[in-house]
Order: sequence, then structure tokens, then C-alpha cells
Amino acid sequence: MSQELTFKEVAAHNTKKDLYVVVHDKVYNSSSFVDEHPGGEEVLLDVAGQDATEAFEDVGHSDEAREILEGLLVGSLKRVEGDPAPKKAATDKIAAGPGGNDTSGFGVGLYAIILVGGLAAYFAYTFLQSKDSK
Ligand code: HEM
Repeated sequence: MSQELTFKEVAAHNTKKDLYVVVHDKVYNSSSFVDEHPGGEEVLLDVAGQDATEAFEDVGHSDEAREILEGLLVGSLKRVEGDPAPKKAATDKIAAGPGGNDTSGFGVGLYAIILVGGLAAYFAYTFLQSKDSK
């Protein structure tokens, strides 16, 4: 990695011809790629000079897209006081955030209810069977 840039320095590169984006705290010069981007130039211009981590990850870009990204690397981001906090992709939030796995919690609860219900039905059945045979 050749150089370190601050957010202010990255923010200066915010035009189509001079377009830097930050993804996972690395700085990429996407100017040459804007016209080729399969997702269109508009979305790249939207994040020009900014942290595009969330936007990039939310789309679920392929490994090929990541390779292209690595080819555009110019340096790493140097965070200074007052900079915005690192952006996280939605997938990171699910993995890290408390309550982020609400859905799986519900899944476990649901399984427990089915299991307890099944056991109750089984015992009721065997109880009735033993009563019948007497
Ligand atoms: C310099 C950074 C980026 C690179 C190198 C890049 C590269 C690519 C590539 C190669 C594809 C084709 C599909 C794939 O391989 O995943 C793609 C699709 C796409 N990209 Fe990006 N991308 C970048 C940034 C972004 C950003 C910031 C957004 C913002 C939302 C975005 C939105 C999309 C969308 C929506 C598609 C899907 C297009 C479609 O399938 O019609 N990309 N990108």
C-alpha cells in the first residue's frame, strides 16, 4: 500500500474523472471504472469521495468485482479525529450487533414449542393407550 489518505483528502476526489471511494478502510481510484461499472455510473458518483463500504457490500458483489476493486487500490484510509465512524455492511451488523440475530432466536423458540408439543402429544398418547389396555 503506497500511501495513507485522510477522509478530507479522499473527499476531494469526488468527480467522475477523479473518483475515489473508501471500502473497508482502503482507498480506491474508481475513475477508470465508472463507465464500465455494470451497476451504472450513478451509484459510484453517489459515493464519490466517501465511504462506500455499506453500498458495496449490500449489493453482494462477486469475487470478480473484488478483484477489480483491488486493482484500483491507491492506499489506505487514515482516520483522524472527527471523521465519520467506519461504515459497516448490513451483513456485518447481523453478525456483530446484539439483537441482530432476532430471526434465529425466533427459530429456536419455534423448535422448542414444536418439540415440547410433540412430547406432550406422545405422552398423552401412551397414557391413553395404557388406560385402554387395562
Ligand atoms: C469501485 C467499486 C466497485 C466495483 C469495482 C464494482 C464492480 C462491480 C461488478 C464487477 C459488478 C458485476 C456483478 C458482480 O461481479 O458482482 C457490479 C454490479 C453492481 N454494482 Fe458494483 N462495483 C463497485 C461499487 C459499487 C457501489 C458503490 C454500488 C452502490 C450501490 C454498486 C452497485 C452495483 C449494482 C447494483 C450492481 C448490479 C448490476 C446488475 O446486476 O444489474 N457497485 N459492480
